[in-house]
Amino acid sequence: MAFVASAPAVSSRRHYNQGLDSARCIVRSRISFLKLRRVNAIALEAAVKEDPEQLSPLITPKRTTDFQTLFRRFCKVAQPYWLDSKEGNQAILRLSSVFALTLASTGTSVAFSYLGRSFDNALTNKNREEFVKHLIYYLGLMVATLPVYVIRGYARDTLALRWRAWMTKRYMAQYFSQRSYYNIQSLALIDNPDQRVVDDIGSFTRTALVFTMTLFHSITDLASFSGILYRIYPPLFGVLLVYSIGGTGISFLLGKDLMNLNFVQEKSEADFRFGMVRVRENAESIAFYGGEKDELQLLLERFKQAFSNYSKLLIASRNLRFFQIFYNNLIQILPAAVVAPFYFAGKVDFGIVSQSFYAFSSVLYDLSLVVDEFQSLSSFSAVVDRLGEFSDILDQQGVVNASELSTIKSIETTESGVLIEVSTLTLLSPQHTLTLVEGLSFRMIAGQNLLITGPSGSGKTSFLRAIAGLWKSGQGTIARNAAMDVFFVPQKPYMTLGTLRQQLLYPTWSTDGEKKHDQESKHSDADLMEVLRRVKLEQLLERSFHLDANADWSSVLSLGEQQRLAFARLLLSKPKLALLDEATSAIDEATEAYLYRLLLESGTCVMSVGHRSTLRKFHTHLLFFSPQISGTSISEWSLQDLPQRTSFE
Ligand SMILES: Nc1ncnc2c1ncn2[C@@H]1O[C@H](COP(=O)(O)OP(=O)(O)OP(=O)(O)O)[C@@H](O)[C@H]1O
Repeated sequence: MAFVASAPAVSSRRHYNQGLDSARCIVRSRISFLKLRRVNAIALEAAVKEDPEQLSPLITPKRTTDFQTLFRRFCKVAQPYWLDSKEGNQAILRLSSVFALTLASTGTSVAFSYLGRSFDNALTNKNREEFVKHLIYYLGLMVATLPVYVIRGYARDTLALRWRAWMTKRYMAQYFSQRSYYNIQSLALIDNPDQRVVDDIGSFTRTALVFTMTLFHSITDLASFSGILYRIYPPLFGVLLVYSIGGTGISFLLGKDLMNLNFVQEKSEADFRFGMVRVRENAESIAFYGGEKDELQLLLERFKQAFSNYSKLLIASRNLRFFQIFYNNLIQILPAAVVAPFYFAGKVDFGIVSQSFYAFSSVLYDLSLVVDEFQSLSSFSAVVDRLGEFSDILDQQGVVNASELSTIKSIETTESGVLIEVSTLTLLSPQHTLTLVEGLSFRMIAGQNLLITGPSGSGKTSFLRAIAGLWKSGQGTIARNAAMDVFFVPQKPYMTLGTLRQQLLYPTWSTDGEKKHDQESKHSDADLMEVLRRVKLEQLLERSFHLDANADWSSVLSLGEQQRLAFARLLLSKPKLALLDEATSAIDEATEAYLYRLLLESGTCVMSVGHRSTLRKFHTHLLFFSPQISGTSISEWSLQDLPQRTSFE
């Protein structure tokens, strides 16, 4: 069966004939894209109305997050480890032991308060015997309870580490599923996802546990010491409540800007770091351009953003600090001021004064957590916000696709011999601003090879993206053979971090490369060396590289060598269909012809994007995308047969 292109039913607009010896030239027809865009707009609007939060990050990334959203995000991020994970039960047991140790530390504090009272009384009564006895008790209790404090901290931090490991794995798995990493990048959904995984998760788990424990400690301290305070002098307890609630309220007022400032700080630090990483990755291009001054300026601008935001953060913290220091210093004299009249009246002894001070400051220390730790609380809420937003975006990947009425359908065909079948395909750019292909229909069967040409920017790579399932905006259907494996080779081959062996086996080395010493390994060392020889890269092994040599391959190899390495990958994986996007653009014509011959002889069919006319002889059909008509978003295409050749010479 020949390469078939079916003409859509609606009227044709413009005929594009290449004038080659084509069997036929099919012209695509026009359909109403205004209608299609309107359908998209209505779909998005409806989805936003139904659940504005679900889609909001796609439309306008907002920055001031209300408390309700923040709380929802906290629960969403924190909950799964404890309730849904396999190690959840064990984690809850560990958490219970940390709670138990915290209770023990509160008990220890109460014991210290009574010992301290007797100690002070012995001192003021000049009772040497009592003094020595209580000194020994004090030292004994200190040594005996030391492990409680140390082990509590250790148990809490190891639990935070386990939680972090679990969350990191989970977020990474989600990030790499449904190509979320690609959608997030190409649609610019959120900033710096890498920082959210690397830094934010660690800081979230650690801080969440520290705050939970401190809160618990505060409550138990409050319960234990308020009784003591109430017994000493009831108004002292009232003073304590008014003081701590008032202090918390004032610090909220003074520090309310801190949360937003912390959010922006996280983002600007991450942007600055990313800029530095890009310089490292593109060092050679920058050096060729001599772009040091521009790079420096750009990076300094990013640093300036981090710097100026941090300056604002320092000012906000300074203002808060005025209040915090005043507040904390007042704790030193407040209980004494309240109890002193009783002491002077001889109603209580000195030990009571010191115990009331100890109890008052213990409870206040915990209750004033919000005041003292407002800075850390606000950066914690920024972390919760960033992680929650990331989690929402990851969860939305499926929802957003499903909510688009005009999504290209990807289906599988089992029809024998059919590799790809494209039906009335209309392809839009992800933001729906461009119509790249309209009404394209054809089927490609085994033995056929398609060359896609056209001017720069006409949509050739985008069409391959649609075939690979990366871009889905538009209409129509792309059916791929269920039993067929497809291999995509971009113009700039991706060189993974790792050994030469891992380059050759990418993207399957994690399953194959690890088994290199195993009998089951699909590719022996001899196979790998042979394929290097076939793509004329045997000199790599001669240049003191061996298969397990590690190098920064994208800088060590020339672009042409990288493209040949990509062909070696192709030859090893032997797919039924290869999508080649200008995959030989940096290779001389003779080597290009040699590589195409190798590939076609291995039984792989190709769908290539390329500008060189020398490529025609390796293809049976030509799909031409013409330039967009200026002032419109309409593109043309034509499809024709190429002369059949019995040999490639
Ligand atoms: N992520 C994107 N979002 C919006 N538009 C995009 C995106 N990527 C590409 N485009 C636009 O889509 C159009 C087609 O791009 P494409 O890369 O498919 O062109 P091409 O024909 O392969 O060009 P070339 O021959 O230069 O590689 C271009 O106008 C491009 O600017």
